[in-house]
Amino acid sequence: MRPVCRDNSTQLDGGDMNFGYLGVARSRRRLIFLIMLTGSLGASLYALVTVSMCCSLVQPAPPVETRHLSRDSNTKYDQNAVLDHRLSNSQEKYGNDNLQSAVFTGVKHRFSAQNKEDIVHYYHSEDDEDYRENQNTDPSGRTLKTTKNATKKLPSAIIIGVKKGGTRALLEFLRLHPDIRAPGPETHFFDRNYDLGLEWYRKQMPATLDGQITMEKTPSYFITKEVPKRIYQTDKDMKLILVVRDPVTRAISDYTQTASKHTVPSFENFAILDNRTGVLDTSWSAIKIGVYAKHLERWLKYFPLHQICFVSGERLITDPAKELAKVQDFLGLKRVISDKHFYFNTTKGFPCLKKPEGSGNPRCLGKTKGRVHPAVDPQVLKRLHNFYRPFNAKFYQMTQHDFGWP
Ligand SMILES: Nc1ncnc2c1ncn2[C@@H]1O[C@H](COP(=O)(O)OS(=O)(=O)O)[C@@H](OP(=O)(O)O)[C@H]1O
Repeated sequence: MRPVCRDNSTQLDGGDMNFGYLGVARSRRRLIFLIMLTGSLGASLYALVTVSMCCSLVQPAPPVETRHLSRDSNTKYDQNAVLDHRLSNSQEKYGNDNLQSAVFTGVKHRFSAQNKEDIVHYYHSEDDEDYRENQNTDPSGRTLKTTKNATKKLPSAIIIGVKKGGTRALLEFLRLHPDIRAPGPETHFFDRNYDLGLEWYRKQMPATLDGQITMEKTPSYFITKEVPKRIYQTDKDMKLILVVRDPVTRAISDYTQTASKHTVPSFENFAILDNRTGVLDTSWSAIKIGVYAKHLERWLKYFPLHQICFVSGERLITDPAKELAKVQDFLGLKRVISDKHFYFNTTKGFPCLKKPEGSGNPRCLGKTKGRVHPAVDPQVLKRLHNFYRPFNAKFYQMTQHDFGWP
């Protein structure tokens, strides 16, 4: 039986939502019903939009990034603590404009598009400290020795993105599994280092025993045009894992990272092309990366949907064990990583790894993960949400999964 990556709670009815190339048959009756439904929905929507525009009834979406956290009281992991912390954290973050001006004393002149890209592309992926601190131990505290029978192998699974989605957290959590081995650094083989050849790539991997899975993570793969074909040509059976997060929060996270290294103009300055009209600069890479449906289309030309496991970046925070169960199933592994490995660290505001029995320390990701985001003008947030909404809807259809972003 083919291993699956499935989360039934938010599964969409594929029959109604699929695109043609996903190849799901539709019955005629269903089609007629759909047309009628779409018609009446469309009419209601039109009426609503008209009324909203005339009477300014549409309120800006509250700038709280965690409105869609699930509260599943059955899990041992304390999601209420997550929710409470992140809501109060959001109030702190978004309720205090002084915080923004204190941290982001940005240059006031407009940057050209070219400069903006230079600034945002300055960094590769800056999560080095999370593996540097732990180079000689895996997350469960075991010392990493090269065993006699272990050999370096090419990966059979890759976390392909998305940048700032939670890729480091996922990899560090997966490394708890005794049957998973992964290099700490991002190899960037399929985008920047392809010319170095497969032997170079293999050498970047840790040695594994038979039956162990080699994997790596390089979040820029997801958006790099050449990568799907290159991976396909290397191994058409490669298992792909994609962590996605509300594209608006993702863009702010991306910006926050840049702003932590440089004095830059405000997020709004980058995001808005024309202050008078409020038109978004959709050519800004921080915005472009979040158009997941477009990037995914390229991958689906080479890989069937069932070969890609979609992980919710939000759920990875609110219920890490559940997302990890899904990925372990997808990789065909026994479910070893569970609730008992995590605790919610209220200071950091994120799940961290518990102290393993015997040795090791409790461990949170480093300070480059889980940064405080700047307050963003609610009008700009609203524009961004509106911009992404149709792309998100398309992404939900393509993946047959509703991620619940506003
Ligand atoms: N457990 C845990 N601890 C800390 N941070 C966590 C965790 N789970 C998910 N996240 C979110 O991961 C975001 C960083 O994403 P990535 O690791 O993909 O970033 S990178 O592209 O590799 O730089 C990071 O984004 P920011 O909050 O903007 O810093 C976090 O929101």
